[in-house]
Amino acid sequence: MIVVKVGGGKGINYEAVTADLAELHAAGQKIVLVHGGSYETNVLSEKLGHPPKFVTSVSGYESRYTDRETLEIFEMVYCGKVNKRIVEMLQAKGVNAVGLSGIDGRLLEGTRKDAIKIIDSEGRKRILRDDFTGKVEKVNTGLLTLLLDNGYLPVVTPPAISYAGEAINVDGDRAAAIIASSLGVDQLIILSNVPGLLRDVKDESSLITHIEKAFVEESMSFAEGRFKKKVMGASEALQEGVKEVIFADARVDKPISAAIAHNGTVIS
Ligand SMILES: Nc1ncnc2c1ncn2[C@@H]1O[C@H](COP(=O)(O)OP(=O)(O)OP(=O)(O)O)[C@@H](O)[C@H]1O
Repeated sequence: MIVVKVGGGKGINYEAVTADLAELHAAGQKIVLVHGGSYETNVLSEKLGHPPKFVTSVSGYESRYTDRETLEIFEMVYCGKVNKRIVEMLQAKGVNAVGLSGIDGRLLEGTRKDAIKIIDSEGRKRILRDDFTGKVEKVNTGLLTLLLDNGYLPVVTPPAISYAGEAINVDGDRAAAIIASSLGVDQLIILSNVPGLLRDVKDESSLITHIEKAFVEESMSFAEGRFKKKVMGASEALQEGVKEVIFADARVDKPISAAIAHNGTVIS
């Protein structure tokens, strides 16, 4: 069994991702797909007159500021447009895919942060209280195995659900990490619109091909912006027993098979 996260950045080749998934599924591989939708959410937010805002926490992590209106736009894109497009593409290739958000069946459960401390554009510390964000702490693995054991391919997307029953925006990479460790899989594959972790984000030939598990935290220094969450997710997955995390390119042909064959950044 493998867990694959496909990003929602610009340039992702969903046709190639779903074709590869269909082949692996037909060969008997059990797969959980987790996806993002950040780029399309930015586009729709602009169209609806509620432009996206990103905040940087005091510890240096960037995230989408998610007030109630943003959460609704986020759901339109993640649970609507992107999730259904992926499910449709898989169905067209003969895979019985089931789209689920973290709210459905309390698939991804966690705590909503009651306040987040951010640094504003003038460098001042501020506290945000109307943010619907949090972190996944529990996975309903029973629901996933029910589907997997019956031949379905779960296509999972944020938001998650808080213990109080509110939808919360959570990071997709870290959600994929906890899904992978909760299911006890050996490999977590994180695909995005870059070949893997780059030494220099502007130079695609500066790919780091292997990182020792013990040095994953150090490799954080190369990651900028939201890629930091991928490294954090990788670190969490490895700590919780996943043997290998691979950051790889979702713009190429057979992106998952290429990642399984170690094209990308392998952390082990
Ligand atoms: N050192 C780095 N190596 C590679 N990419 C990096 C690095 N630092 C920052 N990035 C950026 O991270 C981006 C990928 O992360 P991003 O969160 O946008 O993708 P995603 O996972 O596809 O999105 P989503 O949140 O929708 O799942 C790349 O497009 C790149 O610009």
